[in-house]
Amino acid sequence: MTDRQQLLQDIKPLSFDGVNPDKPLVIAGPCSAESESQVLDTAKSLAKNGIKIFRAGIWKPRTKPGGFEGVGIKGLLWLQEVKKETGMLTATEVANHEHVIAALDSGVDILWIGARTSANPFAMQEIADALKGHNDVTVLVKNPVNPDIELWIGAMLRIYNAGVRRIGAIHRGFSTYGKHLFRNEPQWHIPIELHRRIPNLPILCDPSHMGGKRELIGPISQQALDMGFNGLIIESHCNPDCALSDAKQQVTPDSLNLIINTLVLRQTKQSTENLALLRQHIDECDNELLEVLSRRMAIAREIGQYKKEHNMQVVQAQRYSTMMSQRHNQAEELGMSGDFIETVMQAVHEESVRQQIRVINSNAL
Ligand SMILES: O=C(O)C(=O)C[C@]1(C(=O)O)C=C[C@@H](O)C=C1
Repeated sequence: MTDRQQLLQDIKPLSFDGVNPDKPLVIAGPCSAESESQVLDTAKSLAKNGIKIFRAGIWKPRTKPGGFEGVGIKGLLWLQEVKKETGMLTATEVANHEHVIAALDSGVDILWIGARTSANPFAMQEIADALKGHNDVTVLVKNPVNPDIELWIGAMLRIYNAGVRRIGAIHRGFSTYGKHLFRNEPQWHIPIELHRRIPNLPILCDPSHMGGKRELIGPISQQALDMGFNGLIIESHCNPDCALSDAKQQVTPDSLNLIINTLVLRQTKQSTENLALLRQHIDECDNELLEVLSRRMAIAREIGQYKKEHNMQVVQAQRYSTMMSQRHNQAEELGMSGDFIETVMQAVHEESVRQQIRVINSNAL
């Protein structure tokens, strides 16, 4: 039997007592548990707005040392308090054997595994071994930082092989080098492929980490729902601007409520859904276009610097004219109008010249 078939067989849906199975699952709470009052204030406001599952990071894997690395084990007592006072289910991130045991011992309902951990088969196996005999726990596995679907499936398979059947995937996007619109590139084709291979695997989207900024939470969540994701895990903090981690991507419980209430839930899986998928592909193409353009402008600025140092003119008529006729012909070969591409390239050239002039007029060497 292949790995895929095994995973296909008997993964259970993410159903929880008191949580409406007909609506997308929403898990919300702060990036990090910071203090008992921050945890409880946030949880109570979320519960008041109808959120049933509370998340909070206790152990925080940070990119560099020196950042806030979580409150550790004492945060688990605060999660117990959340359960007692609000009746919410609780979820936290685990990254090793010790975390799993401590979280399970203190009654955490859902464990999630972060992107850096799911990229590491040794860590995944350690977690899977710690989960043996705890078949009723729910485990959500974020995609690995790198866009490798086999690694993602492999991580879930280790959990499955430990006997856990309540497994879900979380799509949080993929790390990239440089500055981009998204903190983590969505690369939606990867969760789409995951769904194609394992149709009964619940997949949630994490718009907070994908977007990296509050404004993107709503649009990304809507896209995810339009694409048939089963739920969302969203960071919410009672005082986001003062958050000790990921402040820019957290929203207050009331803002979250507003976002959730404006999300449109699709009723049918018919032709409009197909359109949503195609629009998604258009969005992906546009994102790529923007990134390519931004790279082109960075090269133009380097040329600008060279021209400054060698006292050259910015506009090079000969090069411009050759480039335009080349692009015209290339466009025709690719089935587009040459005139259309000339219009586009005129605008691109204009911006390139503008950026070079800015470099030339700047005081930096
Ligand atoms: O090739 C150069 O010299 C550039 O500065 C690049 C570039 C371009 O954007 O393509 C910009 C200005 C010139 O008029 C010609 C071309």
